[in-house]
Amino acid sequence: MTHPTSTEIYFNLNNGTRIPAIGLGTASPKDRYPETKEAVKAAIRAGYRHIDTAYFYKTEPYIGQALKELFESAEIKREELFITTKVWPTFWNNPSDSIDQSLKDLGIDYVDLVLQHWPVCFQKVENSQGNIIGLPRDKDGNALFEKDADWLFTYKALEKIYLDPKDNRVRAIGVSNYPIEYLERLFKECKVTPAINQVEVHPHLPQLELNKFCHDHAILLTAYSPLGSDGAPNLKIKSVQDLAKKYKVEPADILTSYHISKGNVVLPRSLNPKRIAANVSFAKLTDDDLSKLDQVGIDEPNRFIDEFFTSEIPGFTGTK
Ligand SMILES: NC(=O)C1=CN([C@@H]2O[C@H](COP(=O)(O)OP(=O)(O)OC[C@H]3O[C@@H](n4cnc5c(N)ncnc54)[C@H](O)[C@@H]3O)[C@@H](O)[C@H]2O)C=CC1
Ligand SMILES: O=C1O[C@H](CO)[C@@H](O)[C@@H]1O
Repeated sequence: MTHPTSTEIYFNLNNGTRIPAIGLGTASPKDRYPETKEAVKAAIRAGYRHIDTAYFYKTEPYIGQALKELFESAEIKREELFITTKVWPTFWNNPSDSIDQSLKDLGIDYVDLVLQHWPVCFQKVENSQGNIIGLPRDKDGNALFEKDADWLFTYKALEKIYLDPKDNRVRAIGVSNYPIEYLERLFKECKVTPAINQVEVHPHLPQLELNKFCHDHAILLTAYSPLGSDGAPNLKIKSVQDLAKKYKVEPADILTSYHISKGNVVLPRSLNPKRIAANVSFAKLTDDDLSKLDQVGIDEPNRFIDEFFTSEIPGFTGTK
């Protein structure tokens, strides 16, 4: 059974730009940040043209080193790549500074997409070295939110940057971890429809209502943690394994094809060059295949990423 690779599939964003269906996730474990450089090079060489990163991951300097080498050796041109970064809630009221830091670390002068990473606002607290603490907590370990701050302020600020004809730093803007309720408020108060809503989606969390809402409003979903995050627990799902046998691909390819077959973007993470290269077989799943995978989450819902600061966001509990 022949399959195109998922690296050959692109989708159209609502602003007329195109996004590669599969991107490399770069939220590397903190003790392995430097390995992200070779992972990005392996991904580009395996045909990936989309890198998903964020100020918060602290891997952007290593991605920047990889890009510098690939550009200098003419293995790839900047315009052939789609690079996404995200603004962390410590920069809720000045995303411009976050974008500048990411561009500096990545060594590029624009990003194809910038997302508001989480719809929350953190206080800006520095550690003894004068660095901003990414996850500020009070003495009881609770998240230090900025009192009376508005989570939509960040998106409104991104909108200003995007609409400014003199500012060429971002080609598209979007959100992440927005539930339907938050998108509904955004539509009432903002002019630019987000190009993307990046959220956790996989068979244990099919997000069917959010997926329909987003597609009905010309927003593409980007699926994060498609494999179930650390340790890839979703590989063990029986219907994933059955479909892998049916289509003669790996279970990881079923987990990525699940999204691409729905017209959504997907971001598998790996630091292993062999796995990175292997994660790109595509199987066009039928509606019946997709329903079987959706049923896993209807029967056994499980959200793997539910940080201590998320309990105020509808759909999250802040317990994982
Ligand atoms: N916007 C947001 O709030 C979030 C965005 N993300 C983005 O999504 C990306 C992917 O999500 P993650 O949670 O990082 O993890 P993931 O769901 O991609 O799983 C990564 C795990 O799968 C393993 N793996 C990868 N390929 C494999 C294979 N072929 N066989 C066996 N194991 C394999 C990796 O070693 C790693 O342990 C992130 O790196 C990041 O870029 C992730 C979490 C939150
Ligand atoms: O993007 C992100 O990745 C981590 C978990 O991997 C999460 O806190 C953040 O949203």
